[in-house]
Amino acid sequence: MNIALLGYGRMGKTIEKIATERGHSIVLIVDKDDKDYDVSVADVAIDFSIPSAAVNNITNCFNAGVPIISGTTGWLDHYDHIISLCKEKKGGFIYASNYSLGVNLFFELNKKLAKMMNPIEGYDINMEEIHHTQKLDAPSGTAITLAEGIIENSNKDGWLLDQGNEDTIPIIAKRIENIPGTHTVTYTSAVDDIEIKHTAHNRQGFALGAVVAAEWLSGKRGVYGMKDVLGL
Ligand SMILES: NC(=O)C1=CN([C@@H]2O[C@H](COP(=O)(O)OP(=O)(O)OC[C@H]3O[C@@H](n4cnc5c(N)ncnc54)[C@H](OP(=O)(O)O)[C@@H]3O)[C@@H](O)[C@H]2O)C=CC1
Ligand SMILES: O=C(O)C1=N[C@H](C(=O)O)C[C@H](O)C1
Repeated sequence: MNIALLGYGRMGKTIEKIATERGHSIVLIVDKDDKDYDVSVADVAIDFSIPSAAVNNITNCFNAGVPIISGTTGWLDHYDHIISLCKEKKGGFIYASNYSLGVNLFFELNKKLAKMMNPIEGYDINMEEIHHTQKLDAPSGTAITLAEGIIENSNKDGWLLDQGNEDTIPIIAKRIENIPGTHTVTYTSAVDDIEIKHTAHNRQGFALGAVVAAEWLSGKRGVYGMKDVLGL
């Protein structure tokens, strides 16, 4: 498979290594100053760039008829527009806030736990995400997906960064050097805590998941998620 990498930072470089090990070719690398690129040379594109570049990169792929795996976080205010555009252009698209298998299992566990906890009185919920100091967005995309999973399965109706109230989930975002990504959901009562936690040890799980998603999406049209890729 011929792959275009949109974004060649920490994730782009890790994906390059894993994709090459799996027998794929990187035919295009687009970084900060590459504006007029031709993505049609690729079978599939993988975008791990920056929040302000993601929408333009995704749009370029739809216009070129190249399916795209979107890993960049922090651009979701434009998500509905991108989904409409994908349908209009008959594109192929996957966005996941986190491509690692472990986190996608964690997403399912989080939803089940939220459903079980919802009728039980006396517990407050809170969430913490910790990432490296270079991260541009807060809260993390993964924390937002976790919050959405809880909202779907409880009477909470939103989330707030670094604060909360009875109706919302507080997400505390911490930035500590060299942390690839740690997410914790805690239910606290006067007598105990129930806590689920995912700790990424490095970026390889994210990168492998993105390459597996690209293999899966290549040649397809439509909007999918990691649940489709992993059969969860
Ligand atoms: N979904 C998932 O599983 C994961 C998602 N992420 C997300 O992926 C994104 C990238 O993370 P990471 O690799 O750590 O970040 P990096 O900052 O290391 O890499 C981003 C790269 O994109 C480049 N860039 C800037 N503008 C453009 C542009 N217009 N087109 C293409 N590339 C551009 C940057 O260049 P320069 O530095 O010169 O500005 C940089 O090289 C983040 O949004 C992060 O949250 C990260 C890990 C997992
Ligand atoms: O910026 C990162 O590094 C990460 N970003 C994603 C997010 O915002 O959830 C995924 C992972 O946690 C690493």
